[in-house]
Amino acid sequence: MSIKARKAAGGHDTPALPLEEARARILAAVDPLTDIETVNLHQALHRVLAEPVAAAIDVPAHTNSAMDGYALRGTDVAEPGTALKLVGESFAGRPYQGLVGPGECVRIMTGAVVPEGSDTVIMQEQTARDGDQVRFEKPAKPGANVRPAGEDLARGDTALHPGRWLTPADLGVLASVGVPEVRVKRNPKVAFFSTGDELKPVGETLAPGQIHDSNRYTLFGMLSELGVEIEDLGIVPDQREALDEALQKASRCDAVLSTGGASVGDADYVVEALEKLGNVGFWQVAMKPGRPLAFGKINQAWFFGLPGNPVSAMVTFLQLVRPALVTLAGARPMLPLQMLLPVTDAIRKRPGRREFQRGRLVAADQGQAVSPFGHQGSGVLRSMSEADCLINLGPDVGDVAAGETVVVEPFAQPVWNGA
Ligand SMILES: Nc1nc2c(c(=O)[nH]1)N[C@H]1C(S)=C(S)[C@@H](COP(=O)(O)OP(=O)(O)OC[C@H]3O[C@@H](n4cnc5c(N)ncnc54)[C@H](O)[C@@H]3O)O[C@H]1N2
Ligand code: MOO
Repeated sequence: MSIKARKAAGGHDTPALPLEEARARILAAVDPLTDIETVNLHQALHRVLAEPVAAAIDVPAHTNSAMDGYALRGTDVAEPGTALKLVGESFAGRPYQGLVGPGECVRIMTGAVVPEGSDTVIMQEQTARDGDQVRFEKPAKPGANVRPAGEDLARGDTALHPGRWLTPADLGVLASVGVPEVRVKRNPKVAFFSTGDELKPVGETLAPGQIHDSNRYTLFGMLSELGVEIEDLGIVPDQREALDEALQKASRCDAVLSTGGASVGDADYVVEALEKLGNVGFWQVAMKPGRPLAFGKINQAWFFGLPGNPVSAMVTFLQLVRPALVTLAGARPMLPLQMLLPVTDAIRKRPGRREFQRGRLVAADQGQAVSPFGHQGSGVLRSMSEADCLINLGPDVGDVAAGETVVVEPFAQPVWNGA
């Protein structure tokens, strides 16, 4: 049945897809980009590594001290109160050049090379110094406080495997093995625009009936956090020609996101335009917020027609668009990480479809609980801004009493799955 006919039937002629099926269909359709490029470490953040990186050196490069103290032969301090002769010092970056002989010790700082002859470091707090004599309060534990060369990465180890979505720690690992540039997958280019005659850009005065376009800012933020290249195409009026033109232009990118115009209203043209210019994968998902979501392809671009309601646009992005973009970028997406927590207040819900309520993690008697935000309307963006998690209430769930356990998905969670 055509989209027009489905809309005429109220958009309820075919059942909306369960969320898991919608996600599975999207992930099965989207192929990772194949082009590879070389970038420096600053540019590599949140890009997907294309080739393995081997450690060409040991990290750390030398056996070094974990403490400020004294380096010595562990067997020399078998008894408490033993004193040794101080023969020199080893600073980080300025090693002691000589050999530590029997009965001798060297003053050493954290990170400094453990001098030849010594095998143990005793921390400063357990010593007393008198001129060139250092007395040790306790017997040494041979090998204590010494970090062996290569304990982090040994020369020849694979430091990072391909398919990683590079994190700040990964940039540090690359720097630690002395790699200034890496081969990464081409970054997906994602275009987005808002539709709606009521929308005014921020900075302009509102006439009666108008509202500011907030969706382009939430999308900008969520896309930026993902590290993809973004193209903001602004506001497109509710006219078929303007929408067709915007979609054609946007479809040069790897993915296109629109918000608004995805429902069954008389000015909702997005799904019809998708059907005309490309292919509709599916339209309508059995979730609230987010039911009107449309997915498909226009030319080379994956298209996501997100609902206009500000909360709906964000929730559909997190549940369906983000995993798709991570896949497109070449990494394995992390499916929403879930935890089970009691709710502080009762939740009203009709069984039958999945509902995402906004919540806040709070301290409770035994650990944590989740507190649902008071007003759960799809237009109440403050519910997202004040929340730090979604409460995922499955289709079988009905009313929930205070104290009962619910599934919680924190906003802060890994976007890619390294397992
Ligand atoms: N008869 C029906 N009406 C509606 C249904 C339905 O099934 N039958 N679904 C409702 C649901 S659920 C949603 S969600 C909305 C989504 O509709 P659209 O995607 O067509 O979105 P619009 O109608 O264009 O806008 C909805 C709402 O959001 C505001 N909006 C739109 N864009 C922005 C923006 N960029 N920044 C801020 N706010 C925006 C817009 O003014 C509307 O208030 O449809 C329901 N209706
Ligand atoms: O799905 Mo609408 O997104 O419930 O508000």
